Amino acid sequence: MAYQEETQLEKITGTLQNVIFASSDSYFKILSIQIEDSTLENWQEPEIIATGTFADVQEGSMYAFYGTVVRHPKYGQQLKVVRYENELPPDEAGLIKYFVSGQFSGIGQKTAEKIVDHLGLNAVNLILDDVHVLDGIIKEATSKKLVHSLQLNLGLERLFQVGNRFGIGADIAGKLYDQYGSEAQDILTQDPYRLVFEFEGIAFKTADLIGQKVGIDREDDRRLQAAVYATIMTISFQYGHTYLTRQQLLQSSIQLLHDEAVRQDLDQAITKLLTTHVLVADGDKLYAATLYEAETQVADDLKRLLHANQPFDMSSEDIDVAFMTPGQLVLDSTQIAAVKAGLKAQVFLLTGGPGTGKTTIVQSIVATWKKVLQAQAKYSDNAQDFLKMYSVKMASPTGRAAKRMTEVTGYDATTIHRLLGIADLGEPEFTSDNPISGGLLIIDEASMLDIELTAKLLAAVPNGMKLIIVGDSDQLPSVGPGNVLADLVGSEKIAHVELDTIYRQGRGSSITTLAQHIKNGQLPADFRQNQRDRSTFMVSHDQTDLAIKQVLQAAIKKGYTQDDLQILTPIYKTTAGVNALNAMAQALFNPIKPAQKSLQFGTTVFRKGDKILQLENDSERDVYNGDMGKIIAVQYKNDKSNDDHEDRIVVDFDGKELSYPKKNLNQLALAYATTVHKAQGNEFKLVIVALTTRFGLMLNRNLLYTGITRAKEALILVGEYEAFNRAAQTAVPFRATFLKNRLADDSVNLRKSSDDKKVEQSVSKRTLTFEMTNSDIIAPLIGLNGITPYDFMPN
Ligand SMILES: Nc1ncnc2c1ncn2[C@@H]1O[C@H](COP(=O)(O)OP(=O)(O)OP(=O)(O)O)[C@@H](O)[C@H]1O
Repeated sequence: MAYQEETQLEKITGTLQNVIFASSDSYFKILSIQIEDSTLENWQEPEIIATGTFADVQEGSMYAFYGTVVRHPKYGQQLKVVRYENELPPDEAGLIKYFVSGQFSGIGQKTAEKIVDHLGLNAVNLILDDVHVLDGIIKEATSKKLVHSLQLNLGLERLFQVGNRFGIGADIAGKLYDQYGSEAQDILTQDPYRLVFEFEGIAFKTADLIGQKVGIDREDDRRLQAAVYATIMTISFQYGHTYLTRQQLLQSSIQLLHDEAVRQDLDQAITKLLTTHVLVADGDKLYAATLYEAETQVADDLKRLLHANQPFDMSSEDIDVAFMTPGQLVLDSTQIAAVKAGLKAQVFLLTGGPGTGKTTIVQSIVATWKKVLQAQAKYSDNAQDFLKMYSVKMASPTGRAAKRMTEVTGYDATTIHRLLGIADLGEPEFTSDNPISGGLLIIDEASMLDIELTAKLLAAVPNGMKLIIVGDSDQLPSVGPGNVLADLVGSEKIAHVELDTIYRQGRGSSITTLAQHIKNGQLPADFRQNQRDRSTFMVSHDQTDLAIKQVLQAAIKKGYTQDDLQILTPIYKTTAGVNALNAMAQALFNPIKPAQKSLQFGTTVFRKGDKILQLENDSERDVYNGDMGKIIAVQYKNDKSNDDHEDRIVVDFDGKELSYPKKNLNQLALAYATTVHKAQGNEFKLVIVALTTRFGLMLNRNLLYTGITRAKEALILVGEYEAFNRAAQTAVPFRATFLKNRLADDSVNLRKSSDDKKVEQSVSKRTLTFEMTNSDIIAPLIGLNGITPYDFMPN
């Protein structure tokens, strides 16, 4: 299947004299070329300027450039390059010279001669096709380096050329090359639909355009299967469903192709995907295999943990004796029941709104657990080992939530990614075969758990390890597919206590009352009346940004910092969206100073002092989607202090300094304003929530509830009353998931764990004596005093 050759392109062969400009966030370059030979007719000059997308081209090397001559208004005529090739030397002497030119480290005259002797004039292509042609000719380490450099110089070049023809940008071509190496070009031109299944970054529409260009049939099975797969993945991730019915999948796939005529063929494509286990059918439910595995695995693992032998059979009496209460608090009967149930059950769910005492109960459970352990340890041969074996682990889906957990409880908490040792895109280090260790695992912010992360988490929990899942089921469900927390609660198979009495007093208490109303689907009658810790500014959509500006100006005057304050809004676009509000808040919190360094990415300009949001998980550097930091330096590539030699910014994430070269700035955004989704797991002293009816389908109860409960001390609501009211009355969209039913099904698929021996080793039950004091429990940190929204309202 050949793709169309471009016709009528000029060809210029010449030596690259000099790279005049190289973009740091793309492969765009401007080159000056000394012409050796060309198809140009009226060109008298010895040189020409060439612009386009180039890999790591070498000054002094020969290339053939194909393109069209265009007139630049300022610089005159230049070649706009469509593709280019590294012009390899035509004889052996030239080829040897090429190898020793300094582009390939470790290759001297002798090695170069050996290579050319053995492989001849076609050496470069042979090496690129199969690294092993160099086996026995040169040292393995040298050959590795050589292949790497050749691939960088030539392989990527070839892919750029091909990608160019299909509208594939250099970044995606680079990623394709990283994933498929020298095969990338063949895959792109012969089987582009394969990329829909395997490669992140090429959507079905792009693959389909390539498919059409290379002449793949409309009814081709590969095309139809890719369409079905793209449909189920897109819908699952957009709406949070874990499955679709066959009819829904078929209908949506037809819509994607805009082609009713292929209905029959699409139906067959579904059947084939089922046969090859890309899709899985469970009754009339069709799943992407990964989601099916995740959902069934979560159910199986929960049943396994529920049925596993308990290391301690703590009696009610033991618990009563050991019971620890944080500080001087008197727990209510539901709270006491929660502590007891949490200690008795193998898996326990603790839910409740803000200020109902979830953290208090976790503290009480952990302290009591530790007290029991300490007493038991005395009877063990090795008390240290014993305590370690039953240690407490705490984790949360986001870095900020983990940090807050540590601050509030005094115990070390981490992200779930870190707990499981998940490196980017990689498999977890801790799995069913290599489970995590410890006696008690507490997971906070469980509303954010999607089905895939939950599956990975539960797989790594060994039999006998106690699991406590804490969350607020009225918050937004996870970004990824699944409705885990709600399904666990709904299954009624797991011990569960819902805390419903609000204890938070003073600042933030009217916010928790408001949250309670919203949870019940109503705004309170006093919604528009300003409270000590809450105010409303009801304005039209078009006035929303100005109203927020006034609030910000007053807040800054009152001494609020950008860390204290967070603007939340549902979407990115419109004048009341994240992008516009960020630009406005940046100008207020961090106004531009004369001659200040800055780096621009897209429409965002980053400056020292800016509040920053991390948009991707980067486990290697321990920074996660949703983490917030501050830019502490903007450095240009020639700055002395910049050892990256690329323009970069340095961000401080709570004491951890990370560098971002310009090409990685897509991982960051300004964070003065964020979506409510991105703020999940975070809390701020003062939160401004903007809602207007323009946000249409985004308006729902869980979104509003999640937004306002991010506020610890004060809340300002800006926008249209109708939007707030509609949000309060609108239930969160339905998610099609089957976890609840799987849990309700009593058939058990138990996995034996090597950790069962832990149970055998557990000490026998005896009456305990305790030596821990209440000072082992760290009181929750209470927020700062002396601030109300009135303080910064315009007079
Ligand atoms: N039984 C109680 N009597 C008095 N105060 C209580 C009681 N239970 C909890 N509190 C207090 O109420 C406040 C909120 O409790 P806690 O932080 O445990 O709630 P939470 O559910 O974790 O809240 P959030 O989800 O907002 O963090 C704390 O100051 C806590 O000390």
